[in-house]
Amino acid sequence: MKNIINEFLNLVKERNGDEPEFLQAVEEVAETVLPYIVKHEIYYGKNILLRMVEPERAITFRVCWVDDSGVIQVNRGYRIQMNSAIGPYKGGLRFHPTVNMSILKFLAFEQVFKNSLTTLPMGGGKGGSDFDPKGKSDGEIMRFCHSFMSELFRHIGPNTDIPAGDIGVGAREVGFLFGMYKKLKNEFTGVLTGKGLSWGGSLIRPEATGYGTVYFAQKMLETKGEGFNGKQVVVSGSGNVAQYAVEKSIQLGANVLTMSDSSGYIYDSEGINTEKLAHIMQIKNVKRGRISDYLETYKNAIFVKGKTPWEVKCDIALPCATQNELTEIDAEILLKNGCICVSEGANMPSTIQAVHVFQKARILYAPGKASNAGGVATSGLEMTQNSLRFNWTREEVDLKLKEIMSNIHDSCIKYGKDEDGYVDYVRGANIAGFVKVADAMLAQGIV
Ligand SMILES: NC(=O)C1=CN([C@@H]2O[C@H](COP(=O)(O)OP(=O)(O)OC[C@H]3O[C@@H](n4cnc5c(N)ncnc54)[C@H](O)[C@@H]3O)[C@@H](O)[C@H]2O)C=CC1
Ligand SMILES: O=C(O)CCC(=O)C(=O)O
Repeated sequence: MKNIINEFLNLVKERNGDEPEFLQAVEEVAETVLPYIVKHEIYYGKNILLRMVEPERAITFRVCWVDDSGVIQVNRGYRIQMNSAIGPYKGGLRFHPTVNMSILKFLAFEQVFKNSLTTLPMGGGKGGSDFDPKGKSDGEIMRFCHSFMSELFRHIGPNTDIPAGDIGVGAREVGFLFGMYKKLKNEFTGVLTGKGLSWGGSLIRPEATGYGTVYFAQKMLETKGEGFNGKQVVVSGSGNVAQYAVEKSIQLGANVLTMSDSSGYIYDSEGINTEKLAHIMQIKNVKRGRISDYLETYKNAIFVKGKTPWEVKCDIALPCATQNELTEIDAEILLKNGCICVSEGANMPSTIQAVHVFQKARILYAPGKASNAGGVATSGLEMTQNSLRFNWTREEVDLKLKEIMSNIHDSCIKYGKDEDGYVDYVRGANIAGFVKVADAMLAQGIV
């Protein structure tokens, strides 16, 4: 089996050698899906995974805009339309200076499996730009978003490709993008998700990724007769996903000790409560400041510069910032400190070596494509509401989100349970996600 996996990975490396994040995402899937393909005749010998690692379409384009001092800036825009076997391309847009083909292809590839797991009819895509929103005025953000959409609009549509937010793209950016799309197409459609409530957005979409990550962790903990109440929780990030993962953890009675950004982490030994979280939301969403600003108000807390929070003793870890933020050494420290559950809010936050450490120790570990799927699932619910020209209540959407997370958990168990009862959520998520897409691809022929 090792030979088959290596042969496949070498082939993918030959074609995508300078794309480390993409190769990492493919390796993690190949390790679990290829053994399944080999055992199932309907998939074997059809190069099905090789077809899935090749984007159906990858678009790059120039984005020119004028900054506040009148200087013309040039950025690069992307949209990777990875797989449309089970529905139109769906996935977020990332605005961050590190954005490149490798990062967007890894995200688009993960998105294919994740969207399949939600059980909703959505293919996978991802896009973005190397534009850095940090320190930009609202006017600059608007001009950039308008310029970005002035090209992207011809490649997307409510039945073709439906972008949404990701790092650096929240409600403000989705608003500017939607405004330009509507002007160019003269159509009011659900072409983007994460929209504002008064113009087609869904209740609970802002909360959905963070809440879903916690709902998934709850399902995992239940299998051991455990829950969030009274547990020590360590969270990384302080953006959209982190904020609502913290909110839900607090609601369930946990004690949240940390949050972070790219400059370091804050540790509040007394716990981040609802009032403190509201303050962090103000710092991050309104003032667009640094996480260390927390210490100006909460002087008991400490700020650890340039480090990630995995050294803090906890029961549950929720990585909610970015890819590869949790290394093999971090994983070992978490285990040594007694951590029993890791539920990923971010996409691929654990290195492949860290994942192997968690699997070897047989703790409850959920890969992002399963545990953070609540965000895109609720985007799917937003699309449904747009099509119905109807809005569900907060309670209705939250209930559907919970059901979807529970179904994803069931799918992971179906395909990931070992004979001794241990659930390998990586194997479960990869195979469950693969089967639905592969079946659709086989039914549609070689296209
Ligand atoms: N927004 C969504 O609905 C979904 C987001 N995700 C993933 O969740 C993660 C966070 O995304 P959002 O919260 O939406 O973005 P955001 O832009 O709201 O927040 C990003 C967070 O990551 C931190 N961050 C960025 N680069 C970092 C670095 N190098 N080191 C440490 N922290 C860093 C930022 O300080 C911030 O706290 C990403 O991996 C994203 O792909 C996954 C599923 C859905
Ligand atoms: O809601 C969406 O379509 C995008 C969510 C996303 O980008 C993700 O799941 O990583």
